[in-house]
Amino acid sequence: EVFTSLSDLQKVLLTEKDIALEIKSHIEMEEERLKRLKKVAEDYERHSQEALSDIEKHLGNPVNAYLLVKRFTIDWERIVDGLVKANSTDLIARLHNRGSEFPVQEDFEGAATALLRLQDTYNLPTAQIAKGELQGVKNSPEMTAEDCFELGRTAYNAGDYYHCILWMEEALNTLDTEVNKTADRALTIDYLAYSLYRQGNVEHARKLTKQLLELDPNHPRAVNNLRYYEKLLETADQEKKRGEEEDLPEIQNQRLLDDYRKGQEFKQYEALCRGEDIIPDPNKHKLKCRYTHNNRPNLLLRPLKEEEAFLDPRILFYHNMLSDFEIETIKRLAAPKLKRATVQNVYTGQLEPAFYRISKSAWLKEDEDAVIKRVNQRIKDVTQLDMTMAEDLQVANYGIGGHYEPHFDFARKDESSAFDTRVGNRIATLLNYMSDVTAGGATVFIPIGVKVFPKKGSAVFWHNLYRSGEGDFRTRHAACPVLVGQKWVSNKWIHERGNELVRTCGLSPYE
Ligand SMILES: O=C(O)CCC(=O)C(=O)O
Ligand SMILES: [Fe+2]
Repeated sequence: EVFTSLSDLQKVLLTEKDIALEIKSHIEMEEERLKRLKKVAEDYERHSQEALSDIEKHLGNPVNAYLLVKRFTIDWERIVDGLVKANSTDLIARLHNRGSEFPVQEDFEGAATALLRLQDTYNLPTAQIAKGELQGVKNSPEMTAEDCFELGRTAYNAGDYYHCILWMEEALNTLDTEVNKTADRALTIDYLAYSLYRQGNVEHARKLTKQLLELDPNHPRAVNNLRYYEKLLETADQEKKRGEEEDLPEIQNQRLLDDYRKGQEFKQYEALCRGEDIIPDPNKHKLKCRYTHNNRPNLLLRPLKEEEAFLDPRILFYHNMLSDFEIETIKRLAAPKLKRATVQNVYTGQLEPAFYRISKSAWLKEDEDAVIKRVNQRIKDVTQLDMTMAEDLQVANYGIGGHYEPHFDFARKDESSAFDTRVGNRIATLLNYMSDVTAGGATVFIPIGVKVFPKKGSAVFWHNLYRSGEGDFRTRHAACPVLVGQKWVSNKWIHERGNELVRTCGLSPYE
């Protein structure tokens, strides 16, 4: 699939350009053909006019008779085969050959779901998205009624009547303004009416179904549905009293959420992504910035700009971690290897793709390029941890609405995916931001209400475990959906083994 990373979607843009060229060259050929066909028609016309002006004289000439017959036999085949039949088989074949580069239905659904996710996370009004305005900036063309309709239909097919209502209403509004209508009003109303019913708005469903029957009196489903809605309304006593002409109650339309998403953590996650302050930091005034070289030779001439983002647990932000050249090299090495990111199933230990983690990632080994070696060394100097058991550098590129919902980087003890004792658990994480993100895409730590906004070349660092090796649940974090722009990160997961003497135990398990 391509929708999970913008890096792969970029290739689709190149395909699009090639296809435009193919189609244009085809049109040129076709125009040439039509020109010749027009000549044939004119020729026939001129000939018949001449002949009809004096039929007998004309046909009395055997050459004319011969030519007339030829026109309908030998010439005819040439005309029909060569000129009348549009020759699109070539084009069709060529376009089919490129089919492997095309996004597929799954990509469309992924992109549609991502757009709906962005709408929810960032509280975006439907009309604003349809106008191509995300966060007050107009960055895409306006959506047509059909674009809205297809988005609504994707939601409908997923049983998501909440978004279906929003987008079918938008499709109808847009249809009103369109000179060349791009969607079918009756079909749009059909979807909207049913979704309204599913969300508990029977009266609205009835009203719309009546409108649908006006447009299409023989609509089979509408006839049955209307009967069904009327019956429902008849049995509900209070509804009976309400005249149909009266104002209808306000439309009820609640987002359909599973139990986790109904809960507090998910609400806090979304609020943090929007940049809201959910928990005031009592130590904010104590946070410091400093230059540091950790007594490492490599850092002496290039001290780090270290900024405290949170004190306990300690979260550090480094302003100058990677150079543009290092970032470009890492991206170039990773691009051909990007694969849909997987997560470990806690029950089976299997790696599998998951809707709550949408990005593509790749692993880069140290010996692949001098830059990787250099970056790994810098991470070692910055974190002052032993890297013998650290994982390879992981590079991730987030696609449309790409995100990673709240999770821990460390393994819980009861997980079958827990790390081998030879490497130990993930003691710390260093996350490099390798692009600026125009809007969205923050890294947020939910229990402590910390939000870190990506800045190209910067990095964030934290310990996932207490000194005792116990998991620090306050480090639960997430990557917010990317609203506008690209998000590239690379991260290093550092493990316990080798760090026993570097980060020694404290007196209590929770320090
Ligand atoms: O991309 C981010 O901001 C965070 C990524 C992350 O948490 C992870 O990959 O484990
Ligand atoms: Fe993480």
